Amino acid sequence: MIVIGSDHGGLELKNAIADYLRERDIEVLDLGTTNGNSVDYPDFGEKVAGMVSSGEAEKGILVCGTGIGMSIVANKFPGVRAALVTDEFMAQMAKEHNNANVLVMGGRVLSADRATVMVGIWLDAKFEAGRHQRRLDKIAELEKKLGCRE
Ligand SMILES: O=C(CO)[C@H](O)[C@H](O)[C@H](O)COP(=O)(O)O
Repeated sequence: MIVIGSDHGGLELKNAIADYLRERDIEVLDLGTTNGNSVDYPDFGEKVAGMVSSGEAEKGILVCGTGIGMSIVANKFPGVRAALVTDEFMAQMAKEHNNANVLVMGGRVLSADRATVMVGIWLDAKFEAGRHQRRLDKIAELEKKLGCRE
Protein backbone atom coordinates (compact mmCIF):
# COMPACT_ATOMS: atom_id res chain seq x y z
CA MET A 1 0.00 0.00 0.00
CA ILE A 2 1.21 3.48 -0.83
CA VAL A 3 -0.20 6.46 0.99
CA ILE A 4 -0.43 9.68 -0.99
CA GLY A 5 -1.34 13.30 -0.35
CA SER A 6 -1.12 16.78 -1.76
CA ASP A 7 -2.20 20.34 -1.30
CA HIS A 8 -4.17 22.21 -3.97
CA GLY A 9 -0.95 22.91 -5.92
CA GLY A 10 -0.28 19.19 -6.25
CA LEU A 11 -3.84 17.90 -6.57
CA GLU A 12 -3.87 17.19 -10.28
CA LEU A 13 -0.51 15.45 -10.26
CA LYS A 14 -1.39 13.50 -7.11
CA ASN A 15 -4.55 12.21 -8.81
CA ALA A 16 -2.57 11.24 -11.92
CA ILE A 17 -0.07 9.36 -9.74
CA ALA A 18 -2.90 7.58 -7.91
CA ASP A 19 -4.34 6.47 -11.27
CA TYR A 20 -0.91 5.24 -12.36
CA LEU A 21 -0.41 3.24 -9.15
CA ARG A 22 -3.85 1.65 -9.41
CA GLU A 23 -3.11 0.71 -13.04
CA ARG A 24 -0.10 -1.14 -11.63
CA ASP A 25 -2.41 -2.91 -9.14
CA ILE A 26 -0.85 -1.11 -6.21
CA GLU A 27 -3.22 -0.30 -3.38
CA VAL A 28 -3.44 3.46 -2.82
CA LEU A 29 -4.60 5.29 0.27
CA ASP A 30 -5.33 8.86 -0.82
CA LEU A 31 -5.41 11.20 2.19
CA GLY A 32 -6.37 14.25 0.13
CA THR A 33 -6.71 17.00 -0.65
CA THR A 34 -9.74 16.21 -2.76
CA ASN A 35 -10.56 19.51 -4.47
CA GLY A 36 -8.86 22.65 -5.69
CA ASN A 37 -9.65 24.79 -2.65
CA SER A 38 -6.58 26.38 -1.11
CA VAL A 39 -5.25 24.29 1.78
CA ASP A 40 -2.02 24.17 3.79
CA TYR A 41 0.55 21.58 2.75
CA PRO A 42 1.73 20.81 6.34
CA ASP A 43 -1.68 19.31 7.12
CA PHE A 44 -1.40 16.76 4.33
CA GLY A 45 2.31 16.21 4.71
CA GLU A 46 1.70 15.34 8.36
CA LYS A 47 -0.95 12.75 7.48
CA VAL A 48 1.20 10.93 4.94
CA ALA A 49 4.56 11.18 6.69
CA GLY A 50 2.92 10.28 10.00
CA MET A 51 1.71 6.97 8.57
CA VAL A 52 5.13 6.17 7.14
CA SER A 53 6.85 7.16 10.38
CA SER A 54 4.56 4.95 12.47
CA GLY A 55 4.96 2.00 10.11
CA GLU A 56 1.28 2.02 9.08
CA ALA A 57 2.47 2.54 5.53
CA GLU A 58 5.73 1.42 3.99
CA LYS A 59 5.87 4.16 1.36
CA GLY A 60 4.36 7.55 0.71
CA ILE A 61 4.12 10.09 -2.07
CA LEU A 62 3.58 13.80 -1.49
CA VAL A 63 2.93 16.56 -4.00
CA CYS A 64 2.67 20.31 -3.53
CA GLY A 65 3.40 23.13 -5.96
CA THR A 66 7.16 22.71 -5.91
CA GLY A 67 7.55 19.79 -3.52
CA ILE A 68 9.71 21.93 -1.25
CA GLY A 69 7.16 22.50 1.50
CA MET A 70 6.11 18.86 1.59
CA SER A 71 9.69 17.64 1.82
CA ILE A 72 10.42 20.03 4.69
CA VAL A 73 7.39 18.70 6.56
CA ALA A 74 7.95 15.02 5.83
CA ASN A 75 11.58 15.04 6.93
CA LYS A 76 10.54 16.20 10.41
CA PHE A 77 9.14 12.72 11.05
CA PRO A 78 11.41 10.07 12.60
CA GLY A 79 12.28 7.33 10.16
CA VAL A 80 11.04 9.26 7.16
CA ARG A 81 13.50 9.74 4.34
CA ALA A 82 11.66 12.05 1.98
CA ALA A 83 13.30 12.82 -1.36
CA LEU A 84 12.24 15.75 -3.50
CA VAL A 85 12.97 14.63 -7.05
CA THR A 86 12.86 16.64 -10.23
CA ASP A 87 14.16 14.17 -12.80
CA GLU A 88 14.54 10.48 -13.54
CA PHE A 89 18.11 10.25 -12.23
CA MET A 90 17.10 11.70 -8.88
CA ALA A 91 14.16 9.30 -8.67
CA GLN A 92 16.53 6.37 -9.20
CA MET A 93 19.11 7.65 -6.71
CA ALA A 94 16.37 8.33 -4.17
CA LYS A 95 15.90 4.55 -3.92
CA GLU A 96 19.37 3.20 -4.78
CA HIS A 97 21.35 5.47 -2.48
CA ASN A 98 18.87 6.99 -0.02
CA ASN A 99 16.23 4.27 0.25
CA ALA A 100 13.71 7.10 0.33
CA ASN A 101 10.41 5.94 1.78
CA VAL A 102 8.59 9.12 0.74
CA LEU A 103 8.84 10.51 -2.78
CA VAL A 104 8.06 14.21 -3.16
CA MET A 105 7.30 16.03 -6.39
CA GLY A 106 6.10 19.41 -7.59
CA GLY A 107 2.78 19.64 -9.38
CA ARG A 108 3.84 22.99 -10.82
CA VAL A 109 7.18 21.56 -11.92
CA LEU A 110 6.52 18.22 -13.59
CA SER A 111 4.09 16.95 -16.19
CA ALA A 112 1.99 13.94 -15.21
CA ASP A 113 3.70 11.84 -17.90
CA ARG A 114 7.16 12.56 -16.60
CA ALA A 115 6.22 12.31 -12.93
CA THR A 116 4.60 8.89 -13.34
CA VAL A 117 7.70 7.60 -15.14
CA MET A 118 9.72 8.85 -12.16
CA VAL A 119 7.39 7.13 -9.69
CA GLY A 120 7.89 3.90 -11.62
CA ILE A 121 11.67 4.28 -11.53
CA TRP A 122 11.59 4.84 -7.78
CA LEU A 123 9.34 1.84 -7.20
CA ASP A 124 11.35 -0.51 -9.40
CA ALA A 125 14.85 0.51 -8.31
CA LYS A 126 16.62 -1.42 -5.54
CA PHE A 127 18.40 0.03 -2.52
CA GLU A 128 22.11 -0.72 -2.93
CA ALA A 129 22.83 -0.92 0.82
CA GLY A 130 26.61 -1.27 1.57
CA ARG A 131 28.14 2.16 2.12
CA HIS A 132 24.69 3.72 1.71
CA GLN A 133 23.32 1.73 4.66
CA ARG A 134 26.16 3.08 6.80
CA ARG A 135 25.05 6.61 5.91
CA LEU A 136 21.40 5.89 6.64
CA ASP A 137 22.45 4.45 10.00
CA LYS A 138 24.17 7.76 10.75
CA ILE A 139 20.97 9.63 9.91
CA ALA A 140 19.06 7.35 12.29
CA GLU A 141 21.65 8.04 15.00
CA LEU A 142 21.26 11.77 14.40
CA GLU A 143 17.51 11.47 14.80
CA LYS A 144 18.00 9.76 18.15
CA LYS A 145 20.53 12.36 19.31
CA LEU A 146 18.48 15.37 18.23
CA GLY A 147 15.25 13.84 19.52
CA CYS A 148 16.71 13.98 23.04
CA ARG A 149 17.12 17.76 22.95
CA GLU A 150 14.77 19.93 24.99
O1 LIG B 1 4.92 24.74 -0.21
C1 LIG B 1 5.05 24.89 -1.38
C2 LIG B 1 6.29 25.42 -1.82
O2 LIG B 1 7.25 24.86 -1.03
C3 LIG B 1 4.03 24.47 -2.32
O3 LIG B 1 4.49 24.67 -3.61
C4 LIG B 1 2.67 25.08 -2.17
O4 LIG B 1 1.90 24.31 -3.01
C5 LIG B 1 2.55 26.54 -2.55
O5 LIG B 1 3.32 27.34 -1.70
C6 LIG B 1 1.09 26.99 -2.54
O6 LIG B 1 1.01 28.29 -3.05
P1 LIG B 1 -0.36 29.08 -3.26
O7 LIG B 1 0.06 30.41 -3.80
O8 LIG B 1 -1.00 29.15 -1.92
O9 LIG B 1 -1.21 28.29 -4.22
